[in-house]
Amino acid sequence: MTIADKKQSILFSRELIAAEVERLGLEISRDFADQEVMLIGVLKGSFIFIADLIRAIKVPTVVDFVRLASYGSETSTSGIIEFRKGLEMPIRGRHVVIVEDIVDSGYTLECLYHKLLLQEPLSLKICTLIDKRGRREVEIEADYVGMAMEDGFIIGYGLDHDERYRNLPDIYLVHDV
Ligand SMILES: O=P(O)(O)OC[C@H]1O[C@H](OP(=O)(O)OP(=O)(O)O)[C@H](O)[C@@H]1O
Ligand code: HPA
Ligand SMILES: [Mg+2]
Repeated sequence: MTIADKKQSILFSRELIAAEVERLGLEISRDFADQEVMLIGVLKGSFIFIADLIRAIKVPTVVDFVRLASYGSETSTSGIIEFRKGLEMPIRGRHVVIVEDIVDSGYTLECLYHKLLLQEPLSLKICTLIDKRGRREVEIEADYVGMAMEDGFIIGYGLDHDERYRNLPDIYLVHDV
């Protein structure tokens, strides 16, 4: 049996996702009124979310990406964060918002947050579509959160299992992986 056979229940529908992304865009636009924001997308998982989020933001926005990986084909973190691609733009003196698809153990964000702080942004916030609260292993909180969940592995809307299922328009809870 593959993970596709276990793709049983929609946890977050495309309609709910769209509504939450719109809300997050408005919150960010309100907090940074009359200022320019720099979004930093954490690849690969955030690529669909950030594409929708950036269009829901009404203030001037620039975007850059980093690529971090720690899950591989597993459903829990390896605890080893691989930096595979760095920023192309300087962040010093900018209002920066890190954009994640999910905060799970928190290791990825903790690692990235402190690395970016050293580069002296004017402000540094975190926006995540999903906050998997029950699995946190380090203390890190997002400033902007779409949906919260406790536990379980999810796929779709950018979230993968072993690189597959990122293209699903809804987010599914995968049972018994
Ligand atoms: O809070 P954590 O336990 O660190 O988990 C969250 C991170 O894990 C996933 O990335 P992954 O390593 O799967 O790479 P991907 O984005 O390319 O899928 C996800 O996209 C987050 O970046
Ligand atoms: O539940 C998840 N699904 C996909 N990728 C992830 N990375 C951390 N948690 C998850
Ligand atoms: Mg992944």
